[in-house]
This record gives sequence, structure tokens and C-alpha cells, in this order.
Amino acid sequence: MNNLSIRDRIIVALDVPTEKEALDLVARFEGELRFVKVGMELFYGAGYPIIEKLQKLGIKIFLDLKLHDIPNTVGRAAAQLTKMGVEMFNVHVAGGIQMMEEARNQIEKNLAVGQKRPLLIGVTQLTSTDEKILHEQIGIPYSMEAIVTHYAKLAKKAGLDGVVSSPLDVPKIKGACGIDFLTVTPGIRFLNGDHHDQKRITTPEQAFQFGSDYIVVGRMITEAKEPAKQLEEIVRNVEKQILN
Ligand SMILES: O=c1ccn([C@@H]2O[C@H](COP(=O)(O)O)[C@@H](O)[C@H]2O)c(=O)[nH]1
Repeated sequence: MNNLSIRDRIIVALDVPTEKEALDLVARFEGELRFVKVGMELFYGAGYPIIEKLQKLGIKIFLDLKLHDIPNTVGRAAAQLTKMGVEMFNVHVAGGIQMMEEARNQIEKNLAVGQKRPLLIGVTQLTSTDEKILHEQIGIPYSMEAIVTHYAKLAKKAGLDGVVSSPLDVPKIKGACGIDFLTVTPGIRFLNGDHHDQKRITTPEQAFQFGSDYIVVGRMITEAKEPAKQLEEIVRNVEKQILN
């Protein structure tokens, strides 16, 4: 994908409700955190100031608000998010091509002079869902592989930079959309650890083996006794595996 180091490709999910808790958590990494995810909980709790504060610390931000509404509304929201100068944000592919294109167009229209364009990423099928949920609850009769690949192709057609998916989906997505189409993958767990609400999971090592460009890791790191040590261990193990 690019020549970023493994550390630069690990996005730590700051799933906490307040600015103080987020900044306290970041401080525990003593400058070793490169990329974080600000999701609904933190953004709704702390608002735009947390984005500015993290940026001042030199940390890249994936603003994971998963926009999903009519094209006009999503386009207008995308215009506002573009002005925040984050590295990436996302929309649900299920909103359709027109909705995704509107987001993409509004990004272009609202870039400040010299501003790097935020990456626009489409959410495929949540990693907390499996085929049983897809069939019995959501009412989609296709296989997980078919629906995720279909969503990825739609996102590419609409001009998005990549998709959020399980690492398990990455080989199919890269096969269908090309190696440069980005994959941002949550659902990262140790084999014997707690899977919580996640259904389609892999270890960090497997995720990079499958070709994930970025992994998103939350509780496995943030709920560890020593989050910084946990991050270091993940980086070390993935690098060791790549060298072998
Ligand atoms: O399909 C998706 C889309 C987004 N997420 C987000 O990633 C993190 C994962 O956190 P963990 O604690 O490692 O489970 C979380 O912020 C989700 O909102 C996802 O898990 N799956």
C-alpha cells in the first residue's frame, strides 16, 4: 500500500466519553501513538475541541461517525467534517452511490488551500455481524463474502478511497477492487482473549497477513493494564512475523 511503518498503521480506538479521559489515555502512550479513532462516543461527548487537541499533539485522526442519510444531508455533513482537517472519515456504503458521491464531491469543494484531502472510507458490513445475523435479522440473503465484495465495489465506483471491513474480507476486496484500494480493519483480537461483541475477528498478525492497510484496535489495547506495552507488543510481533 505505502511505506508506512506498522506502528503508523495501527489506529487505536479512543472509545471513552470525555476529553479528559481521552487525553489521559493518550498520555499513557508517551508520544508513541500515531493514529487514533475518534468515534461517536467521544465526538458526541467532547465535540470538536478534542479533534483540535489531538491534532496539536501531532496525532492523526480517523473520525469514525459512519454517516448514513440522504445524499444532501451526508454531503453537507461531509463538508463540515472536511473543515476539521482529519486524516480520514467514513460513510455507510449501504446509503448508496449517490450518497457516497455527494460526500466525495463536498470534500473536494470544501478543501482549504493546501489542505491534504481527507480519505473517504465506506463501511461495508459491521464486524459485529456474521452471516446468521445478516440472513435472520437484517434480511440480506447473500453470503457475507458476496455482500462485502459488492459493497466494496460500490464504494470504489463512487470514488471512495477504501472500505472498513473485517480483515477476513481483505483478500476478496483487494482482488475485486485492486491492491491500492484501502482496507481499514477493526475486529482485532488475541485468539484466546475476550471477543466482546465482535464476530468476524483475526489477530493483528493475521490482519496484516491478509493485507489490511490499517488495523483499528480498541479494547484489546485500551483496557490492558499497560496500554503502551500492549501496543508495543503488537508492533513487535507483527514486525517479527513480517521479517520471517
Ligand atoms: O465494522 C466495524 C466498524 C467499526 N468498528 C469500530 O472499531 C472499534 C473496535 O473496537 P474494539 O474495542 O477493538 O472492538 C470500535 O471503535 C468500533 O466502533 C468496528 O468494530 N467494526
